[in-house]
Amino acid sequence: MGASVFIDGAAGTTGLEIAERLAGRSEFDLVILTDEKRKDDAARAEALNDADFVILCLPDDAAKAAVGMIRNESTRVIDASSAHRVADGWTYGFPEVMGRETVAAARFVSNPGCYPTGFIGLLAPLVRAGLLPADWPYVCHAVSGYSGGGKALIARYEEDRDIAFRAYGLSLGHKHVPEMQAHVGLEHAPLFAPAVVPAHRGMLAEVPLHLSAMAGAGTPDQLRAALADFYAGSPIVKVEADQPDELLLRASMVPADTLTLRVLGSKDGSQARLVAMLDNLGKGASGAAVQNLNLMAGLDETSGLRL
Ligand SMILES: NC(=O)C1=CN([C@@H]2O[C@H](COP(=O)(O)OP(=O)(O)OC[C@H]3O[C@@H](n4cnc5c(N)ncnc54)[C@H](OP(=O)(O)O)[C@@H]3O)[C@@H](O)[C@H]2O)C=CC1
Ligand SMILES: CC(=O)N[C@@H](CCC(=O)OP(=O)(O)O)C(=O)O
Repeated sequence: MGASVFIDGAAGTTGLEIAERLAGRSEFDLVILTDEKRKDDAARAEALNDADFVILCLPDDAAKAAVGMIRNESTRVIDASSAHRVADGWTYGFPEVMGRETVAAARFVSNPGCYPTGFIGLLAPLVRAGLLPADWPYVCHAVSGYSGGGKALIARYEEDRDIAFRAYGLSLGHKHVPEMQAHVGLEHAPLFAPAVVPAHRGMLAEVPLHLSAMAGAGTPDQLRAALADFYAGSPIVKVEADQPDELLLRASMVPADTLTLRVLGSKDGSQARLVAMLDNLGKGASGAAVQNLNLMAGLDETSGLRL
């Protein structure tokens, strides 16, 4: 018998994709409540306390309540919501950046947000290496497929096919900003400008840089080499050396659990655009949850992933 894994919120967008990735795997016994029981707190509390692993795919408030229902010292938790990403006692579930051993040993793991996966994946190694300053006021532009907003945004986009581009987060208080700042170790909160395009899945997050105005910053080639070195050997995070003049998100994108990073530099090296591409439901959510589960269960981190 494998370790039991209860997905709380298995009928939602992230939960469904996690269940797909775990289906047929003999290392785990998947526990999913029926439609009648999935919001029944007594049934949920029993499942939460019986499981070896729980994956929370719920809105923030429900995720916090679910953690409060765990009355034992043994159930290990992966929370896909943004409720615990900068909370004490929680490990940030970005194994490549926080350390695979750290995630593997943790009891409470908070999955990164989809946009922060791109932003932190690009910036954390470079700030740590001293090639980018921690005290710079960084900006991040990003676009996401509409599945990033869960069932409600999917329904909105499927009903209104006329939305060509949706800029949002315009009041500058997006919930991802605290984790972006904390896990890169930045002095200032980054200015985050997200948008949604009419594609089901896919994400591009970009950090434009005036390198020549940043004291001590590396050249584009140094930044790219440092990222390639940091992620060398990762089966999930790829650093590309090409310099394309355009990058496309395809509406027909198939699910993928990879994260692809690029440093695109101007000819004179004075400017760069750091660009991350991923599947918001892959390395941005469900793929990351399964990667973390694999590590916590002592398995190969890529088992069941779409690479
Ligand atoms: N979509 C994405 O790309 C990403 C999502 N996340 C995070 O993952 C979490 C889930 O998001 P997502 O799957 O997109 O959202 P969805 O809205 O698609 O799914 C959420 C699910 O939780 C269920 N639910 C809500 N409240 C309760 C409750 N009290 N008890 C039991 N079930 C409940 C909902 O039920 P019902 O079906 O009845 O509405 C729904 O099935 C969120 O915190 C989100 O922020 C993180 C990274 C990326
Ligand atoms: C397109 C869209 O709406 N995206 C979501 C973020 C998706 C994600 O990363 O989920 P968390 O809620 O777990 O952080 C948003 O901007 O709120």
